[in-house]
Amino acid sequence: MSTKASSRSTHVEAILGRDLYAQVRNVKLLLVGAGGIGCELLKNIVLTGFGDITLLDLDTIDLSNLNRQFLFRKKDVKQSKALVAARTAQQFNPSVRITPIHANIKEPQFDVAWFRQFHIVLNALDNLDARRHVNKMCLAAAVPLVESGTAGYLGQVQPILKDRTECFDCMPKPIPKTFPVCTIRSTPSQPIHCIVWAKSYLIPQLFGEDEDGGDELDEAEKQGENAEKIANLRKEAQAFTAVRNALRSGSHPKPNGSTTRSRSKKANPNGDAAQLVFNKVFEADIQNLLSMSDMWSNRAPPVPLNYHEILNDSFVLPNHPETDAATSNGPFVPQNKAHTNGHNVPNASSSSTASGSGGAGLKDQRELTLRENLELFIHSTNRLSMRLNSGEDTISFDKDDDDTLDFVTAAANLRAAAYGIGGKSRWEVKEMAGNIIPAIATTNAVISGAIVLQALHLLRKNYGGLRNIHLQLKPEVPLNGSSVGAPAPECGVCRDTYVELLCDPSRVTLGEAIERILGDGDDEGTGPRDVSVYEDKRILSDPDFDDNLERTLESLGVTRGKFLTIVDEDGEWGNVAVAIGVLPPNHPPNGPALIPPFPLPKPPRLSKPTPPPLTPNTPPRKRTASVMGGDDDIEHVAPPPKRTKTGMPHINMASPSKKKRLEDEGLLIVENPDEKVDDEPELITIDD
Ligand SMILES: Nc1ncnc2c1ncn2[C@@H]1O[C@H](COP(=O)(O)OP(=O)(O)OP(=O)(O)O)[C@@H](O)[C@H]1O
Ligand SMILES: [Zn+2]
Repeated sequence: MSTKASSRSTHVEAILGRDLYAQVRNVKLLLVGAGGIGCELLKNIVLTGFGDITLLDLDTIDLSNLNRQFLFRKKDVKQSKALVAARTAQQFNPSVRITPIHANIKEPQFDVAWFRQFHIVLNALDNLDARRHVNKMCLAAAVPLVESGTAGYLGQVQPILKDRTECFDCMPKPIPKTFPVCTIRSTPSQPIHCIVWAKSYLIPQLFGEDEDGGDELDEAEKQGENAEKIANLRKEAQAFTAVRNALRSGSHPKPNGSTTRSRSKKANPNGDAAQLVFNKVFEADIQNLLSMSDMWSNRAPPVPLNYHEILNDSFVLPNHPETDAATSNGPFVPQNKAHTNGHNVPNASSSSTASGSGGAGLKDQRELTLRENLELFIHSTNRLSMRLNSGEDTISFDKDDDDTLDFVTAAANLRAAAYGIGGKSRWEVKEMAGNIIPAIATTNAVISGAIVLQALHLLRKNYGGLRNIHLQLKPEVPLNGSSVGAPAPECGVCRDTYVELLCDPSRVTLGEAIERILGDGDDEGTGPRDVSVYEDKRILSDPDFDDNLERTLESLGVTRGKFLTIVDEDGEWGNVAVAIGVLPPNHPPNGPALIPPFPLPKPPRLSKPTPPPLTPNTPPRKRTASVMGGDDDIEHVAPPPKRTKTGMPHINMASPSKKKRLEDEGLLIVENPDEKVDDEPELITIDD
């Protein structure tokens, strides 16, 4: 060993002790994620001397990562995170082996057999879906996992060991905070409502996939839904189709109905298409809402905006008398600002550009006037229109896409003005629409240190030393370690009995697979019995539904890396989770199409046969504050009820496909503005 290498290891060996250090040198470790926590953690494990590290990340480096992901430099932007992180960290300790993989951990080649090669897995992810996936793979492969997450100043580390500790899914994660759709659609009362409207409703309507919902409406009409409501929805859909077409064709109908053809492929610089959109959503739609007078008996009515009057500074917001300069050039935001600041920014826009370069402070952090917002709306609509005309099929919101961010900023602020709500700067809109909680390098550093300590406990099998670590905003106990809980008896993930089925899914039927896994003996828990079979949340068969039993696994989408879950129909035996793997390389081509698990799975007898066990992936209890969800948390959804045909959509303010999309965005669908929601709807997660 060279002097340099020995001096590098002297201290760590002294700290860990010779035996543990030797063990660490021989460990094969998987690190999933090379972002904020991942970079910090990779540095730690390389310097601790972990001998063989596989680092996996699907992403490339973004400029915005550089402030905290210190293994990356500006020249690395757009390159693979895993590759660059491995290359940089390798220099810290050439004696460790780092294998970078640029891929999604959910890809089929990373099956249970692949996971089994590792002694320990460390998660440094940012989303619930990938975390749940790795949790399940580690349980199936019986590999210990250290899970972690940070959000601002908060952080969490959870060691997970099958049959000893609770798993990531033993407690469900908090559901993202939601708003009733009616609030978003017609009665916004806070800036965030307008931002969500612009981001999740207007952008998809104008720039997303065409979903005119015509078929759904026809069907609903046949089913006898309220004809007037349907006629209104149809009218609305047609109006949107007209503006969508204008944005796409480069041919922009004039508001009076005649059509102009733009000379080049460029969107019309006069903003005809932008004006059409504006007139629809900020004038006609609002006028339409005003005509429903009963909506406004208890709340202040909105004010339709006028395009030309705003542009020529003659527009007055009549419902905001407290700002006498409530014209287009006064701050359109009377509400909170008028009370807190008490002063206007006179004519801030008179010489400024649409991007708001005038005024005090950083340009992104300044609130725009009403006219500036309209100018920004026109410019950004034109830019987006131009992109559609140059071949982009659809455009969706991305906080790092300036065109969509400008559009959301302007549209949200215009809507806020119409409803007498305070506006937001582009900076604030980015934070709120991007659902950004600032990432703090120090939090990642503290959490990464704690991950290594938990990993060392797991390696030494010092299970008494395992702790769930919380970094919290309590000055007296900033870092708290609590004892780890036992697996939740009713957990739909870690209480399953895991086995592996090596097979060629194109040659094995579902029926054959189930038969071979249950076996024909009559041992406790084995043998033929009534079962339902799921793949994730899809039900594939049950005792009354055997249509799929003759189909191949491949035709059912049950392939490498996926799981079948076998649920005892009488609730007498625990679930069996079957990981699908490939046949070994030396398997003869004409050999059997499957190798059943050996020994056959023997799920535990359940103490109480009723109620039946939870269906797969349906964890039972509520987790309190957790930072491990990430920004795309999803609600746990139980498998669909057995073979019930999806009923006809109940016509609400949104068509079913839109409803689904809005629900995916974390919005709660309620029937009408006055409907009470059980859980008082709250804001989406914003750190402010
Ligand atoms: N399914 C997945 N497979 C592989 N890597 C994943 C998967 N899901 C997320 N990741 C990676 O996990 C890392 C999480 O890091 P982090 O939370 O710092 O996010 P980020 O994308 O780097 O930063 P930000 O979201 O703040 O811009 C990211 O690098 C991301 O690419
Ligand atoms: Zn569990």
